[in-house]
Amino acid sequence: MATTSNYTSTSSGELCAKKSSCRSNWVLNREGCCIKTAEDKGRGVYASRVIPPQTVIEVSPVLLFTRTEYEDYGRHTILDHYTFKWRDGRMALALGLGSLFNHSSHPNVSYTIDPAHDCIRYTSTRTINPDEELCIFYGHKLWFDPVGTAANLEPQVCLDQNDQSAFLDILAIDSEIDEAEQWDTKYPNDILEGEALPFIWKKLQIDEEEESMEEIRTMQAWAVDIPDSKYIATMLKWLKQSGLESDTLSHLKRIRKKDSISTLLLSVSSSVPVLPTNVDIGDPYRISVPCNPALTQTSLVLKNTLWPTVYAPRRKWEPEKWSIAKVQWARDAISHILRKTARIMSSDELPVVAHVPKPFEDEALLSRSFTAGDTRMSTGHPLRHAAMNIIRDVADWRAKTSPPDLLPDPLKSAISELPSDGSLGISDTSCNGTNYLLTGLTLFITHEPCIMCSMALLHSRVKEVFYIVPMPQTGGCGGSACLPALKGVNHRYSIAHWRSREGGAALAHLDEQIDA
Ligand SMILES: C[S@@+](CC[C@H](N)C(=O)[O-])C[C@H]1O[C@@H](n2cnc3c(N)ncnc32)[C@H](O)[C@@H]1O
Repeated sequence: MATTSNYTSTSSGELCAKKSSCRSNWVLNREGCCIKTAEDKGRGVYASRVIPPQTVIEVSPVLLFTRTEYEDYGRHTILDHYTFKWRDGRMALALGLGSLFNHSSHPNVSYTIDPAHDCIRYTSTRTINPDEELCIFYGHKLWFDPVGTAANLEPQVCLDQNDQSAFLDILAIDSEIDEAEQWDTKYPNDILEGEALPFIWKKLQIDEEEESMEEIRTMQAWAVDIPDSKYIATMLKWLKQSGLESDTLSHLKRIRKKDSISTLLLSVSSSVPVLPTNVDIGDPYRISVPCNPALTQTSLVLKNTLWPTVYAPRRKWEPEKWSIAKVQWARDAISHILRKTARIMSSDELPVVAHVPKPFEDEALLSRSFTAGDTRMSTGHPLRHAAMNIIRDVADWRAKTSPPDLLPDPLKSAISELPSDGSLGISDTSCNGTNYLLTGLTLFITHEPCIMCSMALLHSRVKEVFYIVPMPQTGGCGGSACLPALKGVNHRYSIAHWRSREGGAALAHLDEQIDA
């Protein structure tokens, strides 16, 4: 077998032997593609002549396997390297050149599924030069070590909104998301972590490490000494029945033993707890106890000097594990805001789009999704940022439509005051407390929200915020400030930066000085 630089000919490309490029009479399709082999990634599809952007390079029919057929006969064979999930859950094997496109994180080919004709259409996303390899994007969870993402495959990004090539990049992003979906959904419950995730969690620099005595936040609680340990069990039983127990003290141990005296932590009530009369114990007194569990060993030691505290290194606001299916849910949302942004590019509005999808885990929290754009220009109102608009839209709808038992606790009582006709004729007073809450929901937004929006999101109790374009000068999620990491705030949300290819940033280009 002859070798030309890294490439040798293959069985199908046998005719290419001793040649470094494909000659027109050996090409395998009408766009002049041929197959070559690279030592480190096997066969691949290569151009033999210039291919202009947006050219349909190949239409491959697919062979479809039912799920059971695939599980029984396909999954543990070589087929697993070539198949992907079809829209209806069957597994698909592309025929023709379709199965031979290698992977690149900077693909020059996108593909779309055509379920009506059981085929896949492959399209160039930019100009492809002779001898260049044609690559698609397999997704973020690869089963091999990728090689050969050539520098010359970098997408050509244009920040000029009028230039169509910027739009082409966006199409590439869109299909990146669709393609990744196809490959990544084979095993939807697999957990993705670190580099495999298409986004990066922002680490909140939180003051609550509380690693010096001065930093430890304390509150006043009632306690009582129990000199004789035989009364401990009786008192614990009494406490359970007394109604004094509350979540506020759940991070603290109930009993402290110091020298020979046991002390029972009673409550944080403002009035003195009334103790049973049949036990021989002292009077309740107030002491300072830590407000929060210990997040580190250092803070545990310090907090234990005040009161025995629970060690809970995982913070409440730290992100959960993300399965492939959940990542796909997020990709859909990102894809959605990019599409919307492309649509508003021709209008006068700023290209900022926010989206709150139905929650991945618990659709009962919100049974439909919402999308809002920035309307500062059209309304002439300086506060109509996309994030502010969406908070208003979601919360209004939620307050109006959700049965109280599906609402998060803070909403339940307020909602009961709403008019029963379901109209939006909610009075200002009844709105207060109901129509700003996004409790448990995720916001996807093209740009890092500004300081005002980041604070509004904090008030809204949003669960997490994903943005594509960082705003270093005006952003409130780590750009110029990080609102959820501020000292003393009563809610924190997780923040993630979506690792989009450059096209997303180009599409949503905004002057750095502008508040998004
Ligand atoms: C759909 S096939 C592509 C055609 C394949 N190269 C062949 O020779 O049949 C997928 C397989 O190609 C290889 N592959 C694809 N892209 C690659 C890359 N960027 N680096 C290394 N191997 C790659 C991997 O072995 C993967 O399992």
